[in-house]
Amino acid sequence: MIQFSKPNVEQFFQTYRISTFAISQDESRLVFSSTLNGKFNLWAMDIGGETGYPYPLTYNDQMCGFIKLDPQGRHILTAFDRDGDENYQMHALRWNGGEPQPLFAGIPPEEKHHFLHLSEDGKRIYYSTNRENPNFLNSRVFDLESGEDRLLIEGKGTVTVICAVSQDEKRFAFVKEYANTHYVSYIQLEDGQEICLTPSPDEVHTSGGVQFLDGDNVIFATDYDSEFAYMAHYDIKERTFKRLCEIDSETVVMLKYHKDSRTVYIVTEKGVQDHLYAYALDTGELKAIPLPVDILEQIVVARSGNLYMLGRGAAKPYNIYRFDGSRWTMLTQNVVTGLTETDLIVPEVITYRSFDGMEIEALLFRAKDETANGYTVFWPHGGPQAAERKQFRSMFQYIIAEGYNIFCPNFRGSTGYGSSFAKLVEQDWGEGPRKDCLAAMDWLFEQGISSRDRLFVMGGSYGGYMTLLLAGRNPEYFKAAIDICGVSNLFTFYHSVPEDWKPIMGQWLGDPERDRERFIKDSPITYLDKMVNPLLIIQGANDPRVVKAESDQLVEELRAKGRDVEYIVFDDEGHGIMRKDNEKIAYARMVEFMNRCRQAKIQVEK
Ligand SMILES: CC(=O)N[C@@H](C)C(=O)N[C@@H](C)C(=O)O
Repeated sequence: MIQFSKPNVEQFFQTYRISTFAISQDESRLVFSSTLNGKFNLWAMDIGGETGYPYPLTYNDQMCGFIKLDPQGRHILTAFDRDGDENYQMHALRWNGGEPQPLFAGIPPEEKHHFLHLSEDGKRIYYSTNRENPNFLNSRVFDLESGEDRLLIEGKGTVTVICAVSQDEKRFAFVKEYANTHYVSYIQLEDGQEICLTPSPDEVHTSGGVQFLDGDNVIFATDYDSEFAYMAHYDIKERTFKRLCEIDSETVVMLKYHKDSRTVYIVTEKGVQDHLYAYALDTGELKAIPLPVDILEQIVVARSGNLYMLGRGAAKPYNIYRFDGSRWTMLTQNVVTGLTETDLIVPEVITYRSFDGMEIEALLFRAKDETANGYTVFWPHGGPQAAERKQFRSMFQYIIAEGYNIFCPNFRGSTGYGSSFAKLVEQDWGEGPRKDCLAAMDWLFEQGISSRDRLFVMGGSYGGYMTLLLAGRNPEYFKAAIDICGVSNLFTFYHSVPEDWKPIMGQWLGDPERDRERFIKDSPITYLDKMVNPLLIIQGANDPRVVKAESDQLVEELRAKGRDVEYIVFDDEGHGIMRKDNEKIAYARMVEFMNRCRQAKIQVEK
């Protein structure tokens, strides 16, 4: 019997990301955006048989914002940004790929387009843009045949965008966004009249994901008068609102309507996992559909009724699947080369009590006995109104294979635990969530899983912010920290976010004048004197959300004080590390950094 050596770390990087996909009307062709050749490109697969072989459609190495296939198979509509700047701009591609052609001539690099809808005949594309309205956005329709580009809805007062279009294209649903936890959907009628879909636009709630059943009836997801979003129905003729389907302690995050069978596919989120249901509109029957993955990223319902899904699991990389009503077929074969699912680590879902008695859910990935080195990486997630869920991350599997446990708390402010819980981080970025992190660390110590000498903190974006804040305020809890594009200064962050985030900043973060004292207290840069642990900081040069200046200013100040700070900037990345060659560099540096810190004697005053 041949004995094979232990998995090589390279193996963990042989999986690829898939960000979005589309399926042709006859379901013979799948087009998806993936890092199959190391950088994001569009790929196609002919799936008329059971499976196909992926072939490239683009070679521009850029991430795309959406993919729509012309119903007559003439072209592909998509949008590309530039090296992570998130200014996605509309392009068309020949059916068989090649050089992408911009849909609009002579537009500046800072203009961005967000796909909203393609008409049934494929002739008109609806999109929102920052053109002429950087803060609140405008929704427009572009006629692909005549080249006419028409303004439909002008954003006023806050970001306002179309979210659904009726089949005859005479009525639009649009959403006004005030916060991540407060957005309200309306219908605009032929005469310009606007109707709110929920009983009162003045109550703080969310309503979105509108789907037209016909010209007079819509369904949508809302948490109006509820902790968890449910499916509601609005009858435009009768002007009546009705709760249609609620699932206990689960939040409806996606709805897809299949007209012929009058079925609504409902995706819900519950803590660290998603669920899928089929709801029969005529009988009200709700059937759970077992899933091959933990997390659903996208679903598409084909005319035939087949369901296509992009998903991933704790130990399953991104894959696209087809469901024919009875079984799932994995169309892409994205696996970790040479390993099976049992070689990978799935997390335990645990709960702990925080400082005020609040129950917090968390994921604990335990390194295998044969590789465990006794150290734990504490990972506060980004967002902050998001959650760490059972989502495959090659970075996690690599770090665990190197012997580290990983602990991920879904601190107050995380999504998936009700709307009140998600609101707890609003205008409190640094106190409640940080104390939840400290309570989690104490729990890890009490359980004997970790100790102050055997703990690292690492996070990206808000998670990077929390990492830096903990490094500044509670350095005695851990050995060293790794920050990936984290916010270091709430004042500069407030002013440097994308223009269309500015309308929600007050509710989300607060106001730098009104909340000056809190901004100072909650900014990591306030605590330079106490920030004595070794730090590794990683930043994308084109990050539009947490700009490079957030990392630059901190690195400069700490280096002036002679502190141990490693700094890596990727010139071709934005908010996060997407390219495989950069991932390999970054993750190898993280592990080297932690291994170095494990050897070093680090004295932090207790
Ligand atoms: C406005 C908003 O909630 N944006 C988030 C999606 C986001 O990008 N947050 C950053 C700070 C992050 O933590 O990733």
